Amino acid sequence: MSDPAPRAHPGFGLRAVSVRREQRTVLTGIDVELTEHRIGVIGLNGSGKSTLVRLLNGLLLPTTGTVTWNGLDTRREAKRVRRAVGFVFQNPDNQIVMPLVGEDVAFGVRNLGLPRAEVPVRVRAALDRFGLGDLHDREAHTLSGGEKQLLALAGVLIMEPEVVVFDEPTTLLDLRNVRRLGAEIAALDQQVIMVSHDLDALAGFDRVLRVEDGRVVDDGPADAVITGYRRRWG
Ligand SMILES: Nc1ncnc2c1ncn2[C@@H]1O[C@H](COP(=O)(O)OP(=O)(O)OP(=O)(O)O)[C@@H](O)[C@H]1O
Repeated sequence: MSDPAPRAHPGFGLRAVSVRREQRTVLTGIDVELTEHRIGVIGLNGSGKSTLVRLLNGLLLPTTGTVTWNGLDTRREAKRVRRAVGFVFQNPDNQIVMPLVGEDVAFGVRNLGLPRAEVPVRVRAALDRFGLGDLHDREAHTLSGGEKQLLALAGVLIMEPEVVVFDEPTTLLDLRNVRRLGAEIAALDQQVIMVSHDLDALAGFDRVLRVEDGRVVDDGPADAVITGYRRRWG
């Protein structure tokens, strides 16, 4: 049997993008279309990976050039882009906003205009999905780092975004949860863009970009780009 047709998404367009922060150019000459189903971003510490993915939902605006999702400019259509593009931060403390676990996951969905009774049902399902069901009434700040990371992910996925951007989602996770997250990501219908130092986690991705000194220096199938990176720095 032949492979299923690769899934394409509306995707992102980055045109002539540069980012300057505090007088330094941290990204430059970025011209890419990102439409594949699962795209990884790799590179050394400080190369510009987080900066690149923060552009995708308008968390950060380019200093020059344009960033669009589905044709919507992140500068002019910030609200619509942010609603469509979920972002899972490297540090979950940046993302957890309510005192109790259940309240935190419910926070975003309360504003979606769902029938009132549906919110707790969705919250339970989102927590159960990541093995956090027993923690519903816990104070979020008492969770372990890994539990917080899964909570942050549950809080993003419950919003049913059209794209999920992950910035190093596995740094706090143990082996079992790395596997759990990998399986969740593999099963997502949404487009996934993921920054990771865990190169094994990106095997099987449709495309990988390698960033070095603020530029995309390699871009292609996961195997080839990861092999090139290992050769260069491994
Ligand atoms: N707000 C800021 N002000 C000044 N410099 C910044 C700012 N944010 C990022 N930088 C710099 O931009 C460069 C790229 O940072 P970025 O976080 O994108 O790297 P990264 O590839 O994600 O690194 P890591 O793998 O260590 O997470 C770094 O040199 C960083 O110090």
